[in-house]
Formats: sequence, C-alpha cells, structure tokens
Amino acid sequence: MSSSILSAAVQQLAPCAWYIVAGALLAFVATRVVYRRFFHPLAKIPGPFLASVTTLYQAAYNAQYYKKIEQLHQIYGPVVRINPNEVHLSDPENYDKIYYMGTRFGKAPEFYGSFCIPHATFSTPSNEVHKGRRAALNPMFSRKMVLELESIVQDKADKLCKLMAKGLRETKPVDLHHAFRCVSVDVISDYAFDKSYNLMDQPDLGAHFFVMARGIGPAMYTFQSLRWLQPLALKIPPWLAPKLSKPLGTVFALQMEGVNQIEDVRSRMEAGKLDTEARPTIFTELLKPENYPGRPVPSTMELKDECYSILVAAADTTGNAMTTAAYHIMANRDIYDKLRAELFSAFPDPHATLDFLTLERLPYLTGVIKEALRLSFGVIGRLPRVTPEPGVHFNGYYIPPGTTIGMSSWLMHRNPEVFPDPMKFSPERWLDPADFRRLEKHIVPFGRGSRQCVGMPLAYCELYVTLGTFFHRFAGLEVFKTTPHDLEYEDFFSSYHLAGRNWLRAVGPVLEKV
Ligand code: HEM
Repeated sequence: MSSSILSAAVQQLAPCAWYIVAGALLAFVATRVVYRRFFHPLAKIPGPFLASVTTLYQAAYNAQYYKKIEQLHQIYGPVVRINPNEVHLSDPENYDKIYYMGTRFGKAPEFYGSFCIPHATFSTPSNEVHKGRRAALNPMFSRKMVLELESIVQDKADKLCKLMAKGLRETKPVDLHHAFRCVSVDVISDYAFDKSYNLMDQPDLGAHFFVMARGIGPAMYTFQSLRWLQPLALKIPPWLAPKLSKPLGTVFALQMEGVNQIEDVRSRMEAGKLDTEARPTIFTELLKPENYPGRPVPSTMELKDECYSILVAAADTTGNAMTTAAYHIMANRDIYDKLRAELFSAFPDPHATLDFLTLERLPYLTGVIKEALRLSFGVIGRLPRVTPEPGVHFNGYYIPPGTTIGMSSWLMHRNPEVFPDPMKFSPERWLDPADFRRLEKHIVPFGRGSRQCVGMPLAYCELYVTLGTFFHRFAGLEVFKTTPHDLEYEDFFSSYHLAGRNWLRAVGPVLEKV
C-alpha cells in the first residue's frame, strides 16, 4: 500500500522535477550569456556575439579558426574578441609589445594545458618556472652545439639524396613531404637520445609516427572547448583510451614513446654505454645529477613531457618549411637556376659535403629559406598569452589583466604593406640588405622573446644543409601532381596539410652518381 502511494507520488513529481532542472539550467545559461555579452570586462571589445558568449564558436571552426579570425579582423578592426575571455590582434606594431625578452605575458594555461604535457618547457604557463626549464635546454640548442653536431644533419641530408636518387632510378615519384619530415625527426631523435629513429629507412617513411603526431590535434581542440573533460580523460587506463577515442589514444601513445625513450637513455647511462662527455645529447644532459645542484633530477614522468614536445615541435615545422621551399624551387625554373648557380659558385665539386657556415652566407639561398619560413608560417595560429597587471591598451582598447591575448604568423607574414603580393614566393625580396633588415622585423616563424623557439639554431642548420645539399645534387626535378591548393594548412598548433590532398612528390632525370 505505502509503496504504491510512493511510486504514484514520484510519477507525479518527476515531470515537475524535470521542469525545475531544465528551468534552472536555462536560467544559468541565460545569466551567463547576458553577463558575458553585456557586463564582462571585455564587453566593449568588438567581435561576433557567439564568440563573446561561448567557446563553442571557436569549436565550430576548429582547425580553420585562424582563417575565420582573419575575416573577423576585416569586419571588426584590429582588436577582436574571439572567445569569451580572449582577444586577437592584427596590427603588426603590437607583436613586440607581447612577445619580447623578459615578457610579463605568461602562456595561457587553458590553451597550453590542452596539450597534456604540464612538465614541458613549451607549455609552462609561468615565465618564472619557464626560465629554469629553458636554462636546462639552452646549452643543447646553442649555435656552438649545433655546429659541433652538424655532421648529424649532413648525414641525414645525404640519406635524403640517396632516397631521391633511388626513386629516380626506379622512375617512381618520391614522397618529399614525408622525406623532409624524416630528416627532421631522424636528426632530433639522434640529437635527443643518441639513437636516431631512422624513419627514412622505413618503406612508408615513418608514416605511423606522423599519423600519431597529427592525431593529437583533435584532442587538443576538444580539451580547449570542454575543459572539464581533460582530467577525466587522462584518468582512463592507457589500454582503454584508443578504444574510446583515437585522438586520446594518440596522446597516450606519444607519452609512452617518451617514457620508453627516457628509460632507455637512463639505462644506457647507468650501464656506461653512453659517453656523455664525447657525445652529449638532450636527455643525457637532462638526466645528469650535476646539472641540478641542490635539486632532484626530474623523474621519467616529468621528462616524458619534454620528450613529447621536442619530437612534435621539431617534426612538422621544419618539414613544412622544407616542403614549401622545395615546391617553389621545383615549380619555378628561374628560382631553381639561380639557386644552383649560387650553390655551384660556392661549392664547385658536385659531390662536396656542404657546410652550414658557408651556406648561411649565400644570399639567394637565404632568401629561399626566409620565404619558406614566411609561407610555411611556423605555428600558423595564434600564440595565446595572459595579460599581466594592470592591463594594457592596444589600438585604443583597454585589455584588462587576466585576458588571453594573441597574434599569429598567418596575419603577420601576409601583410601586403610589408610583403607586396604576399603569397608570391620571392627570394628576391630579401636580397637588398636594407630590405632584409626591414622584412626581418616582420617575420615571426619562431615567435619572439623569452618564449621564442629554442630549436631555432638547429632548425636553420637543417634548412640550410638539407635544402643546399639536395638542390646542389639534383638538377631538373619537377613537382609531381602537387598544386598550391595542396599546400594549404589546418591549424592543430602544428600546421598540417589537409587530409585527402596530394603530398609533395618529385620526379626527374636519373643521376649517374650520388
Ligand atoms: C622551422 C622550424 C621550427 C619552427 C618554425 C618553430 C617554431 C616555434 C614557435 C613559433 C615556437 C613558440 C611557440 C609558442 O610561443 O607557444 C616554438 C617553440 C619551441 N620549439 Fe620550435 N620551431 C621549429 C623547430 C624546432 C626544433 C627543430 C625544435 C627542436 C627541439 C623545436 C623545439 C621547440 C621548443 C622546445 C619550443 C618551446 C620553447 C619554450 O617555450 O621555451 N622547434 N617553436
């Protein structure tokens, strides 16, 4: 009797309870929308209504948001609210006011946190903590160290040439898109662990590694839009993660990659199998107790984040710059001829080993590399920072402290007032020394200031030695079925060519001797 009264009461109450819950939710959402649009400290910053009230606006554009942001600037001007708590700037004069040495703008935690690597130098929000972590990395990436280890790069460039020559002999188009990425990963893995991944030796040119690196992108965007999901997702057992979500599985796979590599270096050091004096590597240095006076050596779980960020930071950025350069050289006879004439005037022997110090003094090759960096963009999307106290003024708008603010190379590098006909690959625009100095101020492929890319000296060495060696060896190469349309990017922080487009491939005449 009493249970039937109870169930009848529940049945009567249930619809009512649902109305209450739905009503409360609606009121919460409505209050939030009204607050964010009309009473939020950024309420006066122009921008689309939806972007001002929800991060789902960004989620709708995802990897193409960087292009949408450009349209928003055309509509709303140089200062645009692109997320409820985020502002984007387009005026190039503002770049050095955010990204400078000793900057007070820290990295935005909600953006960099989405990479799931809290212990990496790259994603550290606090500039103070970053300073210590960066100090440990700097010596391995100094120009001096890069020059000492230049032979690693020359070795990989030579392998690339052998791969190209084999393709020509077999009359098969050679997949330069992956081959250039292999150069970068094979160099950095050698540099990091004294054990190159040798992806260039694999028949698929390490496609699995690049698929893995690309797989992180969707996870990053999901965690940015649905922040509450990240801590829950990271608690999922690693064996279950790939079954539930491919991107999440990728995050775990890259983390395991880091753990395995660091454990391997640690055990080789303990077994005395690594001569860390004769041949220092990034992780032998990061594991040496003498580099942490009065502090414990970081654990494998902490260092795995550094490993993950270094492998991913090096692969696509450098690969994209080489692909961009090679495409435009092969697609433009005039550029190809001028480049080879300059290379042969510096290195008349067709089988010479090309050294970085000579190569970096060649003006035309330097113009080619600057254009490659400009039109591959480095990191194509924004680099979000947190506005410090007491806030700042940009183009007449007050940006309160705590606001996320950012700028992008996509806009900087295509500014027609600085780079007329901006999508034209023109090494010539860099040839006059006065023009060079003026343009140099406006390209930012490596970012600027305290958080500028630590790998920049190595990246330059790779670009000069690989592109110099490759085009010194090969005349008459042609692009195979790739068009500028194929070189467009989506922004997963690293820039990726769109799925389904043609990779850069090359064909050409057989070489007698390589
Ligand atoms: C053409 C090649 C490269 C480009 C265009 C490039 C671009 C960039 C950019 C724009 C940043 C700043 C990111 C930010 O502010 O959030 C960065 C940071 C970083 N890059 Fe690179 N990168 C390149 C090559 C490399 C290489 C070869 C490495 C090798 C390890 C590397 C390692 C890093 C690391 C560790 C950071 C974080 C630095 C810090 O926060 O102190 N990069 N890179």
